[in-house]
Amino acid sequence: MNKNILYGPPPFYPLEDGTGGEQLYKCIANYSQIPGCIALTSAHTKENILYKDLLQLTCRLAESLKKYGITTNSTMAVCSENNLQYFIPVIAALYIGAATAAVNNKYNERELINCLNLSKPSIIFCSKETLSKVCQVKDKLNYIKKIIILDSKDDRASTQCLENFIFQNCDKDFNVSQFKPNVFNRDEQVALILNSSGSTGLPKGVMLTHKNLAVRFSHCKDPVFGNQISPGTAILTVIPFHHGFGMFTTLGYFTCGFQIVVMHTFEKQLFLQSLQDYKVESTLLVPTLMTFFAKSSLVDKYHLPNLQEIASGGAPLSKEIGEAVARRFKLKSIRQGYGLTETTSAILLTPEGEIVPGSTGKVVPFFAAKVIDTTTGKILGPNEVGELCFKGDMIMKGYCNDIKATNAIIDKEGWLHSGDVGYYNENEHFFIVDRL
Ligand SMILES: O=C(O)[C@H]1CSC(c2nc3ccc(N4CCCCCC4)cc3s2)=N1
Repeated sequence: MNKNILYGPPPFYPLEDGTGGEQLYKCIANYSQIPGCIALTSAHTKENILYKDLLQLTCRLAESLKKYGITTNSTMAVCSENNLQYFIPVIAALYIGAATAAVNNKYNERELINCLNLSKPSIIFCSKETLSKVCQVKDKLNYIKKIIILDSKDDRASTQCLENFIFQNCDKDFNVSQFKPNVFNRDEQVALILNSSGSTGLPKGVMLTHKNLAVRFSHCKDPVFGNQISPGTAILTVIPFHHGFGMFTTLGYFTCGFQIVVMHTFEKQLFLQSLQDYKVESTLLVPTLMTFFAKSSLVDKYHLPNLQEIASGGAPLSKEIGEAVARRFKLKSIRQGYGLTETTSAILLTPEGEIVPGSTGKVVPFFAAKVIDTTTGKILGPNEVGELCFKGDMIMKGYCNDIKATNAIIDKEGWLHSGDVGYYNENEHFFIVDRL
């Protein structure tokens, strides 16, 4: 055993059985029993969806999609800004075992076509905002059979809204207690397809499996690497759901029974007012927003006694900015995570109570990490700078229809070569210093 290969600690709870869909169904059904337990709140409209509603909506949509012909071999897509309905098709597809491509809602028509051609979805869930762009694209792509609008109360532009699709396809006497998620091989079944620019060129379709999802759920519930499970805890997020950081933190929050306060665009006053009004305990930011808060005196106008954690991810965070934001919010420190779309979610995370300024954290359970010399391939030791490589059960299944690109980033032994340069110190805390 090479001592310069670092292994994450054992998980706090053993990895749960079942598909990602089965695990989500169990959690949502459980929290739906708690009267008034809120799953999602829009920071913009103040509207809520309770776990009870989320259970009904996701099961009825899954039932409707099965009646419509969606199976474990199907692929769907969501192209929408963050909203209350975003995860209804994502979760329904996970119950069925159909793959969902999460498409950047800011893409223009050409980028949309490039990205959809990777996964070739038969149904696209859009929003009122993306409807016209998605309809234009539908006319050019023969594999798209149906568009469904997530956030409209009625049909528009000869496109059906979610409620009417469910009403039309779900049996009138359908009862949630009859519903059961499908069973399939979680190691192979693709759950989500996300876009990654990878190291070069056009975006690629990253295929992530139900097994990848199950490991992420384990990290979310881990008191050391995730959050304590207490239903009703309020989280505020403005991270795009179509990106790995937003997708897999939010799916994890559902398994913890959290109240997820959702923003689709960052507005500083609304963000701070929401932290205060919903007594938010943890919030996610990306480094660019951290920089804004480091400099903004606006924060001092708000009283935030419940805020225990600000978590940063999606890109490296400088030590100075992290410390400035922690001071501004009167927190001990900022929690950081590092991941790639190709690793589902964070594979380095700040362990609870083990904060090292400037470090992006330690290796998570179910993972191994090594730092290699990019010319010789030699495995390096502590405080030696090289390329970070990772191996573990959240590594993607591969890029859609691109074996060549897959083999270029994952070697024959299953190590993913991140393309990021960094080192770990004598206490196994990692530091990112550059991009190759
Ligand atoms: O940089 C990227 O491409 C994306 C791919 S997925 C990803 C991250 N996912 C996560 C998921 C969680 C976190 N946390 C940071 C702080 C510790 C508590 C858990 C949240 C940080 C990150 S960074 N970064």
